[in-house]
Amino acid sequence: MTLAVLRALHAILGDALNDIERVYSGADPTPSPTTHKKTPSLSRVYASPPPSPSSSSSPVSRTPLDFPSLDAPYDPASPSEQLTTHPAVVAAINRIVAAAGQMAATVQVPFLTLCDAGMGYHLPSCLRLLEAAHIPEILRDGPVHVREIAARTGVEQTKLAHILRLLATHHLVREVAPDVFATNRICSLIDTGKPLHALLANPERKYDGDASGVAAFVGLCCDELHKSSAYLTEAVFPGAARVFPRFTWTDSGSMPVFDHALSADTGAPSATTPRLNAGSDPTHAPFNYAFGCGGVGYFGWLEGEGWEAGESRGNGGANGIGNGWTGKGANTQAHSHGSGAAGPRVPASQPPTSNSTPNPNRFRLERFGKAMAGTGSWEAPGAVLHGFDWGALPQGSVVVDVGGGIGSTSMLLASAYAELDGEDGGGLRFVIQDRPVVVEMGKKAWSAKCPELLESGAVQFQVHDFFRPQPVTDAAVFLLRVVLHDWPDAFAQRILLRLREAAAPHTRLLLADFVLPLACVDDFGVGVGGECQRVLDGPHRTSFSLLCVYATLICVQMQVTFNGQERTLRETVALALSAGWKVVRVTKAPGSLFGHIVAVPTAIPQRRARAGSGSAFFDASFGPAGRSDNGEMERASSRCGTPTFGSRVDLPSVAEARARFGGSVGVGRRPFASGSRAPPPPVPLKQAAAPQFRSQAQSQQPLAPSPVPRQAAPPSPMSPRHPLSRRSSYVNLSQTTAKAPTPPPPVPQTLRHAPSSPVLKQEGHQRQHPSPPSPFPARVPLTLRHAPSSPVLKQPRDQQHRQHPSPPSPVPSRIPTVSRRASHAQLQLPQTELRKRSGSIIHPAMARAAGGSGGGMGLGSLLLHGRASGGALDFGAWRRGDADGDSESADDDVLSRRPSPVLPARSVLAAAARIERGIPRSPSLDP
Ligand SMILES: C[S@@+](CC[C@H](N)C(=O)[O-])C[C@H]1O[C@@H](n2cnc3c(N)ncnc32)[C@H](O)[C@@H]1O
Repeated sequence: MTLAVLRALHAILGDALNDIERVYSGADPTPSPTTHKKTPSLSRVYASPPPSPSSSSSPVSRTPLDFPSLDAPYDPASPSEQLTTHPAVVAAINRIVAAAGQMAATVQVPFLTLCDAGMGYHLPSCLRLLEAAHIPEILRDGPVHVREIAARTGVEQTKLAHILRLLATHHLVREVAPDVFATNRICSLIDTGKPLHALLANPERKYDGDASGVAAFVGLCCDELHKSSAYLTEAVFPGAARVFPRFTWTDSGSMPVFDHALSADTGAPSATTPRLNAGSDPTHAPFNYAFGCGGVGYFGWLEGEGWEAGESRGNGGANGIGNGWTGKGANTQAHSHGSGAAGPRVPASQPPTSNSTPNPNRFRLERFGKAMAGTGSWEAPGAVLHGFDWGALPQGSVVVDVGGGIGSTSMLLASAYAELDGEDGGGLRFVIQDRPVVVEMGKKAWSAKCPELLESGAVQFQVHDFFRPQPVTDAAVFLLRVVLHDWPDAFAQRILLRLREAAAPHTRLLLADFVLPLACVDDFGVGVGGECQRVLDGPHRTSFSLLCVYATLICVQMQVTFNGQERTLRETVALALSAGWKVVRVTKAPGSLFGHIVAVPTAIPQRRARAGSGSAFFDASFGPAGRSDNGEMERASSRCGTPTFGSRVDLPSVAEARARFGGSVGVGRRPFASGSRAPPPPVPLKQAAAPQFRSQAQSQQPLAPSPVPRQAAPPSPMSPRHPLSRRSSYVNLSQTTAKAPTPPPPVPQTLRHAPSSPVLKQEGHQRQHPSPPSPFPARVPLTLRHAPSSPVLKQPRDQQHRQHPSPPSPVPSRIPTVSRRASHAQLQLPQTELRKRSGSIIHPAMARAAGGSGGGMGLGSLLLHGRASGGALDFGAWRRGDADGDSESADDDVLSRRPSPVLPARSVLAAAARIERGIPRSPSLDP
């Protein structure tokens, strides 16, 4: 059996290589039998086909290209490198890495696999040195003896040779002769392209410029993120306290203190345990253990919070490089050395006291922003356009980009839908909300790139803390892009509650985030197979595609950095429901785990209503006594304008935004002053100081004409002027129910005040304006839809959509390889494939265990019936299986934070699973 599996894996490798060779030879890239069901057609998934030999009119005459060499530097412009993004090649690479990984794990001596995993920490350590010492730049022009590398870097020669050798054994550099090292395809990706002398003269400016994103990303991952990860167990496993000296926290909540007595005895929490449950507090994450800075969020820390002015002791504790951490170096060092000495208890950390105090973490701060620059590629180009039926929104509808950063996503949307010409007149309007620093940055960026959108009032920025009552009360859409993953459930729920409180009946919530797959196939048939390529199915294992591995890495990264997390769809469904939102639709681009999740208002769970506060659940999660502390909350929620994971840090120009949508959107936008239609009414913003949408009357001067030609291209399918634009670009798997939106149950008035909430106390939330009648059309699509090329959706029905050309691909990311790393491939043959490949007969019992008849399950099958779920919904305690988890009938315990051994209501899981699998939702999911 195992040998049969190995043979099958071997065959997969061969098939995948054949696929790659076909593409590179210029032959028609007909997918192999093992992939043809999983490889979406080129025209549907490939935004901008690379210069494929097969696109030639005479493919046979073309000289075959070779696959990029591991030994040569990375050249993004070479046709050979560009062809690696060909969908057939991507699919083949996925299969090769997954199959090779499982093969290695199968045959390798288990202890050695454990050595690989358990000592793998040396890899980021050595990689960090490589990057920090500018060795990719030193190796740029050819092989260099370690003696010379040592001379240029100051690292002791023998040590350096051994470090580089370790990297060479992992193909990250090459040792081409004894002690002579050279760059390669992987190492060269880290090269910033800057002259070495410039880096040596100004190392703090290393990440300036466009070509340094990968270097910044590597530096970030191998430095503070790597160190934080090492403290995962201390942070999440209470049992660790029984055997290891443990941290506890001072009353001030500012720092961990080594608490020896606790560890030897019961490990029970002492009076000094934090008021927030550690797992729910973004400022008591593994990162805080690693750097000895409890009570300071990662981003606050990056911005210098907690450093004592003028202090520069260079002791840094666990981080080993920090300098001047207020009183914490000793503590952290004590901890990291395991000495058992309790450190001094110091007051809560504060931001740097004066402007003259330089931020000791400034380099890291800037590095973080640069490293995030490439994360826009998490999303397929134009994905947000497909994530919601924007074209169905009436003119003048308001889209609120909550925690919108500098408004990059809004820019994409506004380029398509703001101020559109045509008989409808008017377009969508956008309010981009964020923290003050970010809003300032955003305004500057928009003023430089598209001032007319700001001046016309089509787009406005607003300072708003999303933990406070939402001022826009008639939004058509609340958009949250990569915001919730920054936060533990209690915080995320609070954000959603604020939006729910402000929601009108027609308001829709759009969450743009990773949809984390399970690592198994559960009894609802949902698992990695939903989105990840499963090479082989089996009773116990499924393959993890590289995307899955990447998503799980990011998820744990969110945990270790600030107790955040990515969420499975079911977790998101439950989280949303607990805040009065019901998920009705999910779309994902092919090959992507990044999803757009649409939810509609529903009743807020009763327990919260009885508590009279939108934050009852939130309050309850603050420690055993249910205490909440405003200052603590404030500290925890600090983001200070730092780009956080997944945020876009650059603003595309209108032209770029249009290009991302295939150059077919944004036509016809015109300034109000030049039009005859009525100005848009002001948005009912509660915040008095917030700028209102400008009306024509308010405009003192005619606005500059839009740089976008009014009579540009003919209406495209993407354009709202196009006849098809008002229909969804998604395939509707269910029968579209043309029904008027049912007004959700009203939010109890008590919810708009929060007597028990420290934050709400300061700002009672009452609607200043009655909600206008819902402008939302009766045909609001509330049905489950999937992008036509979604792998979940094998047979799209919307033929019209497929006729339109795909948008061009975005500028290639410099961080493409991140998503390609996978070391945990898990493959198992399906019974049919096993038979085919080995000729063996599978015992019927085994076939039953696989959940099928033993003969009917083909490769790529998404369903494995009858298996126990390994994916319990870990959100509160859904103890009663009401219709679909509807909050009205949900048990009171729904809001409990107690871990529950009871499985969540199957119907809730089933509903989420249905959505995930692209099966029409049940009527019970209707709002
Ligand atoms: C991961 S970024 C996402 C930004 C943007 N949505 C995007 O997709 O690029 C998270 C954003 O949340 C903002 N943020 C953090 N805390 C906030 C708060 N309490 N209120 C409003 N915005 C906040 C940050 O400033 C940051 O811009």
